[in-house]
Amino acid sequence: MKDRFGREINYIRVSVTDRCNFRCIYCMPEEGILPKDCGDILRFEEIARFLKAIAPLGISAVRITGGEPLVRKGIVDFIKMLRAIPEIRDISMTTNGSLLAGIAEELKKAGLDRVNISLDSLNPEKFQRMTRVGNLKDVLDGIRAALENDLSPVKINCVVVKGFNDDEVADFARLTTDNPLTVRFIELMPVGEAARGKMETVSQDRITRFLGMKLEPVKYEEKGEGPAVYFKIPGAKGYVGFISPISHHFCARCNRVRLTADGKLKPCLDSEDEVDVKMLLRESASDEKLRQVFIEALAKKPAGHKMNVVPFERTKRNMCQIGG
Ligand SMILES: Nc1nc2c(ncn2[C@@H]2O[C@H](COP(=O)(O)OP(=O)(O)OP(=O)(O)O)[C@@H](O)[C@H]2O)c(=O)[nH]1
Ligand SMILES: C[S@@+](CC[C@H](N)C(=O)[O-])C[C@H]1O[C@@H](n2cnc3c(N)ncnc32)[C@H](O)[C@@H]1O
Ligand code: SF4
Ligand code: SF4
Repeated sequence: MKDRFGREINYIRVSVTDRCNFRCIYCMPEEGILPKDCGDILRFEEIARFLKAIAPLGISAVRITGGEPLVRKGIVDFIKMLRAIPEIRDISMTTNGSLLAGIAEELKKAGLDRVNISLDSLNPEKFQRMTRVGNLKDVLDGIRAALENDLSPVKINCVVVKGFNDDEVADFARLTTDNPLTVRFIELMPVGEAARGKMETVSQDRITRFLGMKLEPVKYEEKGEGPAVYFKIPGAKGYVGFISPISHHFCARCNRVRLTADGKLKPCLDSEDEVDVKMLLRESASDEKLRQVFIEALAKKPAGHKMNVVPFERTKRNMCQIGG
């Protein structure tokens, strides 16, 4: 369905937990966040019920995110519940990949179509510095398992942070030469930790200069619902993409809303506006009521973010509580 700016909304990003086994410097405070009590988090049955109710409004793509979605027990059965909703054609997940190797096959069998895996450094020490606790090998094993189990296209999300990993972008891009991977460089957004830590964004133009290689603009032939733009190193097997919310404002093409783990419908990543659907679900609201509330929430969707205007702390939530 269309929002008040005429944008077709067909994609929902569902955060299934605010917990995570990593502490990425731009996403989580070192001490972690105080996780919500179990009772405050939507049960998988509740999320599935909500999605089933709103899918007929035109929601056909669901992305499972977090926190880290693979730390939540029962995720395989949740994917089966989503697969049973006929209107939903694309089920994807954004994950740090560290637990993927052990579960990729089950996820695929349950009906997960594809994964995007976050990876900010190819150097083990630097990787650990950026995630504070992560082990690079686990993520590389996860990427391999995703490819072996055809959770494709497998996309690598690399958030470029000035002074941390901007020297590695060419190494990342070269991964696409011989591997059927899509590597995407993401501009850091001043949200939560990233704003508090005063970390600096590296713009798409600057990343392109650092890459120092020929990139051909291409039509992306793989599945994708997001704002990335895509290129190819001539002759490469994979793609190089950019997600540039700061330098290439893409909100006019926005197609999504978010559901947080604690049951709030969030019409925009960069807004405090939230609509409580947990209460409705627990009061046994009808499907019609859920659809009505979804439509009301959509009416609050802004034209776009204001990160360029107010470049400091954005929302009360950290990114791990929004889902990216
Ligand atoms: N500003 C803004 N950034 C977003 C939005 N959605 C995703 N992003 C950014 O894009 C990054 C990658 O998102 P993913 O979770 O991989 O999902 P996607 O790019 O929508 O997925 P595809 O369907 O594979 O294209 C996130 O980590 C965010 O940094 C959005 O609505 N607004
Ligand atoms: C919040 S994480 C949740 C899913 C999973 N834990 C992961 O890391 O893929 C989703 C995405 O948000 C990105 N992200 C987190 N904070 C960000 C920020 N301030 N700016 C841009 N992207 C950010 C992460 O790099 C990751 O790709
Ligand atoms: S980006 Fe993902 S893996 Fe890193 S701390 Fe945030 S939720 Fe965890
Ligand atoms: S910042 Fe808000 S309006 Fe812009 S693309 Fe993201 S969710 Fe859409």
